[in-house]
Amino acid sequence: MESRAPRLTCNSLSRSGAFYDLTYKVMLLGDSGVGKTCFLVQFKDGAFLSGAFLATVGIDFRNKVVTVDGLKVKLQIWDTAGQERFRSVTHAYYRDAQALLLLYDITSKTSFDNIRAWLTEVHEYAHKDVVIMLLGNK
Ligand SMILES: Nc1nc2c(ncn2[C@@H]2O[C@H](COP(=O)(O)OP(=O)(O)OP(=O)(O)O)[C@@H](O)[C@H]2O)c(=O)[nH]1
Repeated sequence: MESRAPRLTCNSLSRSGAFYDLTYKVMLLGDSGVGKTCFLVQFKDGAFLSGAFLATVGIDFRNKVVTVDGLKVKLQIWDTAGQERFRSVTHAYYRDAQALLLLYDITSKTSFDNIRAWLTEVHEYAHKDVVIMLLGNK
């Protein structure tokens, strides 16, 4: 049987009490400091997370329900630590993700050059049909 990217279809109630028709798992990947956590907080809460830079430890997630073509879609967005020492923790989460957002910092050539290494990880650990988007942040 043909292998397909995991896709959960349901009609369920999220913990916040919101109904949704579909749920998708999305992961944010990229070097430490490119702004993954700030990007997610901005998308979820509409606010910029100011203050001192606190690197993500391991992995964390936030849910957001959006409406697409009349369907309520729950996005479960995983914010990963960009630091090398957490890499083995985050690998386990790639397999059942439907989409990966690869972030780099437009003021850091190194973070852009390292996208190649992130793609190597993606090809090793993620599903072959995963949707990948490259995002320049800051
Ligand atoms: N100017 C500017 N600064 C930003 C932006 N996004 C994030 N920053 C700053 O960049 C720093 C790192 O942001 P984070 O979102 O914590 O970075 P991260 O990619 O989650 O880092 P790790 O958790 O270590 O992987 C923080 O000091 C933020 O205030 C942006 O769009 N513009």
